[in-house]
Amino acid sequence: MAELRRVHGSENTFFLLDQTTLRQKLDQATLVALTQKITDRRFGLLGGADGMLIVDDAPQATGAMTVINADGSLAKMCGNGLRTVARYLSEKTGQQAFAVQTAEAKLRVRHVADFAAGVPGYSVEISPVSFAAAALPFASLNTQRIVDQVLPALDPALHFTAVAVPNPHLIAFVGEADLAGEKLGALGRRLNAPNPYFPEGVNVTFAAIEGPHTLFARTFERGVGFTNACGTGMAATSLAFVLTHPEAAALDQVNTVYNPGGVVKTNVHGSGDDYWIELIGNATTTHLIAVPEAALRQADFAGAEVAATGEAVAYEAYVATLPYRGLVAAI
Ligand SMILES: N[C@H](CCC[C@H](N)C(=O)O)C(=O)O
Repeated sequence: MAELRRVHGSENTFFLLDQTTLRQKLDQATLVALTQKITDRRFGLLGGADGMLIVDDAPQATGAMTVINADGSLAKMCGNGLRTVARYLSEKTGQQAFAVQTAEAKLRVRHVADFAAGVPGYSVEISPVSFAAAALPFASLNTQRIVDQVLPALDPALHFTAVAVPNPHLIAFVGEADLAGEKLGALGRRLNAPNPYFPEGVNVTFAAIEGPHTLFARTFERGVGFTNACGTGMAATSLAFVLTHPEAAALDQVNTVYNPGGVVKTNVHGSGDDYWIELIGNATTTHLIAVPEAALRQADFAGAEVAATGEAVAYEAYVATLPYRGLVAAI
């Protein structure tokens, strides 16, 4: 039998599959087809998910993580997902602090204090960071770097920041009307369809500044659409916050970032364009799933054995205590 987990970070949900537990590993084409089917919000397993996290061996790290979005596109990084992979590998190996190999970097992860009873906490490194147009990529915007800049081709008034961490993010600080309104979805759909500005798509985050070191972030994700939270998006937004709002945020200070699915802490480190961000948040396992390996290969879950862990109840009890709940409805 093959075993999968349904996991989440701030209710950004994924199915996690450890290739090293299979008799025969799945090739990328099979993994992409499996992702598109298992995550489908109508016909997928357990109401679907935002993507898949594929764990495998790594020559110079405790493990490797590959990220596949719900639409089957590969992603360079996933901050919420990396926390759940860090927990999986920590429980598998007994290590509390180690490295995980991702598409472009070996990233440090560590087990930290629980956020609440039954809500495990993990901290992950978000890097490398680049503002270069070629890193996202973006084009046709008459600039090679976008920091706190109006882009009339995209919107007449918003000030945008674009940064790769290393997946691509476009960020704007907005009022609560735009945070919950239609503008984010319209811009997200436009920049993730064929367009001259972000040819490979981009994760778009609108954030409201709720106070010193405090944000509420909402993201339309490349390859997914709206999610309850985007870990790399909240990390990138925290960097933009420090760079563009020095009256409210600073390097090496803890930020609190609320989102429709819960909350994370971030801390921006570095200087002179050599930055990295700590992303600290929950790593929740909601279900354990067992399925014959042949059925897994066919993305056939009719005979799957599914067991709830009970952690969803603990998580919901925790987030019910948070401020800003309902500011933007969870998906
Ligand atoms: N949709 C993203 C990948 C998932 C990122 C997000 N779920 C996170 O937690 O960072 C992309 O294609 O770049």
